[in-house]
Amino acid sequence: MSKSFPSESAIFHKSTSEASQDKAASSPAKAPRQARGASFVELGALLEVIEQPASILSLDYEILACNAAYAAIYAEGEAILGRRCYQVTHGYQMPCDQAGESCPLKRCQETGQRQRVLHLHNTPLGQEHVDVEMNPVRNAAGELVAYLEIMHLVKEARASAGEGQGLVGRSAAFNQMLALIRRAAPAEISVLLLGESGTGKELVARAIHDASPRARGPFVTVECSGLSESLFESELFGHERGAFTGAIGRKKGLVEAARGGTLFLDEIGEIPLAQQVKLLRLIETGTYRTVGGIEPQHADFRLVCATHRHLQQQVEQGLFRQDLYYRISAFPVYLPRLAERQEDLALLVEALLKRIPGGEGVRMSAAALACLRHYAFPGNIRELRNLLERGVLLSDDGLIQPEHLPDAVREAKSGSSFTEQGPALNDLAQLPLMPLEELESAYLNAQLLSMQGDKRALAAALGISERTLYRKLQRPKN
Ligand SMILES: Nc1ncnc2c1ncn2[C@@H]1O[C@H](COP(=O)(O)OP(=O)(O)OP(=O)(O)O)[C@@H](O)[C@H]1O
Repeated sequence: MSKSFPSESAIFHKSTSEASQDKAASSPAKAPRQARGASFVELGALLEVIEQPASILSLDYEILACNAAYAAIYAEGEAILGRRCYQVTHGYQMPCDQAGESCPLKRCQETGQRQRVLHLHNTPLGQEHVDVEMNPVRNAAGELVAYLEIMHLVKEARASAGEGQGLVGRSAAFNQMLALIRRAAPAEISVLLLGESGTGKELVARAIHDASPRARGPFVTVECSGLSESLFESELFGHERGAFTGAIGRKKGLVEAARGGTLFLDEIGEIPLAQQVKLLRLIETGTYRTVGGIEPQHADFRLVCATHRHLQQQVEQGLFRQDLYYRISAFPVYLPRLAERQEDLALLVEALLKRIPGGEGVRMSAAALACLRHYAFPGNIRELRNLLERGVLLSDDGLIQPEHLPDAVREAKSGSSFTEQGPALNDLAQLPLMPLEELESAYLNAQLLSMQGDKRALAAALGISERTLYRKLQRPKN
């Protein structure tokens, strides 16, 4: 299929019903053109004032008009007016809610309010995250007549293994987290990232910074677990010359370094109680004093904190100040463990291999991937990355095999039973007896829905080729 940019006539063609409307309105004497009587073709031109891809949808999901940015992403050289939005953006044959996804149009219809939903859309770059904004459009009588849909392309994360170093993921658990990040990033609110080691807290903190109005400012990480009591103040607030023995010059603190940007306090749960009060004062007053300094200094940063600890429990045990906890946890975001993101495993492997020196062009065999699926990954994505680095060095022919994986990972597979990881055998026994081909086809279609129709990812997860998957899916139903 051609990926060339569609011609204007292809984008802005008229549907038959509109053509007759246009005919009636074509004589200015008979039907003066007013905004209310404007054809959807003119609406298409009006949509050009919106920078993002935008379209007007009928109450019945039909694309009535769109701007060039929308066509550039979704048309792929074909006319799209008159088609249904779910066909164009997802390749579905049914509305998103019937395909197991939340449908912003449906929600907009039910609530009468603007809706925003994170979806995975087919784009020229493959499947990508899109923040869909659906606005109700009403006539003079207040009746809902259409929808204005605006697509905010998500830059904070990728749903396919492309270039770059950012967040990658597409599983439900990841998408939930991403939706929260998108909500929090543009505001100044303090975000608290809660997640085990290696779940990507630093990467998420950076994504929040990059999507915030402070993106042009600095992003400063403070590794709180590495700060001794004596270092805490001078590192954070800086010191004046002669403030203590060895302070031979003035030193800028990390708070000053973060001016106009984001201050990321990693492992905030490790800060001793005595230092917590100093941090609290900084956050509450927005001012601080350098060590040995007299004048209060104004701080200007957006705060993002992270911890792998259960901070509320630490508060109950008297190890963490309650007032500080409330200050930093205005917007908590939970980062899922890798084990909760099984669907992302194949995608992460592909993306991380591209980021590892020497990993470009290396692949993982289906058998090795099956081993990973049985492993719990206590070290989460960092452990996966380390394991891939090792695999790249051990494999000679560009294919990582089970023997290139650490023993613990290989043993997880041989030691586990189907009931541990998959559905319980008892549950399977509840299924009605049916021909094996039908069972296979029902299973594949259900998995395909849960993976938002991504056949490539499903084939990789099943360890079969895409062609084989197509064949199995296309098996005639009788
Ligand atoms: N969603 C993701 N997509 C791609 N890479 C990721 C993702 N999440 C984490 N990583 C990678 O995993 C590694 C660990 O991530 P990171 O350092 O952000 O985790 P962390 O939670 O801050 O760990 P710790 O608590 O131990 O400091 C990094 O190499 C990072 O690039």
